[in-house]
Amino acid sequence: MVSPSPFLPDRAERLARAVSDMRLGLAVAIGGGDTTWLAISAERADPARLDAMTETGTAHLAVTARRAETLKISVYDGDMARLSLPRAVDRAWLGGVIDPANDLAQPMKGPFLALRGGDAAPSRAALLLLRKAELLPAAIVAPVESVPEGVLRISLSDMAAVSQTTLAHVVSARLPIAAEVNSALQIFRPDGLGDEHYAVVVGKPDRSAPVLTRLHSACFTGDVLGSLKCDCGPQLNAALRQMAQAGGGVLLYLNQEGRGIGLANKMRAYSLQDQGFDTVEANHRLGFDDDERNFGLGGQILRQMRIGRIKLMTNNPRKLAAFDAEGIEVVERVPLWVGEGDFNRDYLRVKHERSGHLE
Ligand SMILES: Nc1nc2c(ncn2[C@@H]2O[C@H](COP(=O)(O)OP(=O)(O)OP(=O)(O)O)[C@@H](O)[C@H]2O)c(=O)[nH]1
Ligand SMILES: [Zn+2]
Repeated sequence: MVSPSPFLPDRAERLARAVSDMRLGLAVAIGGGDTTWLAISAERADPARLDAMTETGTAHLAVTARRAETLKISVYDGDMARLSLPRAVDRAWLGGVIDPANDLAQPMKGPFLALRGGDAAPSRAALLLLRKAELLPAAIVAPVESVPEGVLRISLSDMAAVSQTTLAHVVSARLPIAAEVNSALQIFRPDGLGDEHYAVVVGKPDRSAPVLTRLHSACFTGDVLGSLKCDCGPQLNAALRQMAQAGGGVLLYLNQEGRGIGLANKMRAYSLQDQGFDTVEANHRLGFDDDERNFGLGGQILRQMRIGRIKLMTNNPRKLAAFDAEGIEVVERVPLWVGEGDFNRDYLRVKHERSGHLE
């Protein structure tokens, strides 16, 4: 018997490749049902690839239900909608459908013909790949007789690996920081899809008692630039300071910028906020949910650090539930309200009123 080559990618590796191919604007072949489908990012598709996808007349555009609702398109597939695409689709038209930047200036985008029936699973898979690639969730999808040479093939069953990433500790080193000179930074790396995430160990937390912990999500604008539009920078600094004062703590820094939609999409959301939409509405118009983060990663990191009981600094009830689901006991919630100002007052109000953040 010939054993499979050790050089062939496994399911998690195929999935990570599929996401990076989609991010580049390359097509990915998705099989598993009766038919094989080609999928490509609508945002990244270059004119030649777009023409090749649409020339048979069988291509469709898959968008999320959030985007479809904004466009007033019938949703027959639950969390997504498929729109039939004309041959030689006009790129300006396509841009208007997938990107809400001009929704107010050009509210009429249709008419659209939404597809009913048939196999929606490959389109749903394509949208998930695009979310993970931090592109707009809009895919051009078409059935194919044969897969073009050089195009990566995945199967629908590979998609299960999206939620099966495990993180492994890579390195730990001392890192004196302003809040506490006796601190260290640890790096955790995924075995497949996803980014590296960090743990900042402030001081010497007493592991026999619940460890003061903060689960922070990357915010380039707030953490690095001192943006006044959110409260991330002040929360980050306050958490580190409070840990230092308490004698120790752990700040988990998850690289899930923009509540998991990536910095480019977050800036698209900011530009919609400049048009008057709030932070939640902006995400929805782009086709995303309110919050696309995976907080389970925080629990995974703590388990590896052998920390099982924590005092969690947060106002977000979803974080409490996520640690619970990972088997980490949250003994106490420590509220963290800092940094309110003129530019983020509405943002903080929306977090409280629409996203369920606690006092
Ligand atoms: N999509 C989007 N993300 C934003 C926006 N403003 C801040 N973020 C991101 O939101 C994340 C911070 O989340 P928040 O909702 O402020 O707070 P939280 O982490 O859920 O809750 P706390 O633990 O109570 O702070 C960071 O990843 C920011 O980059 C926005 O307007 N749109
Ligand atoms: Zn922020």
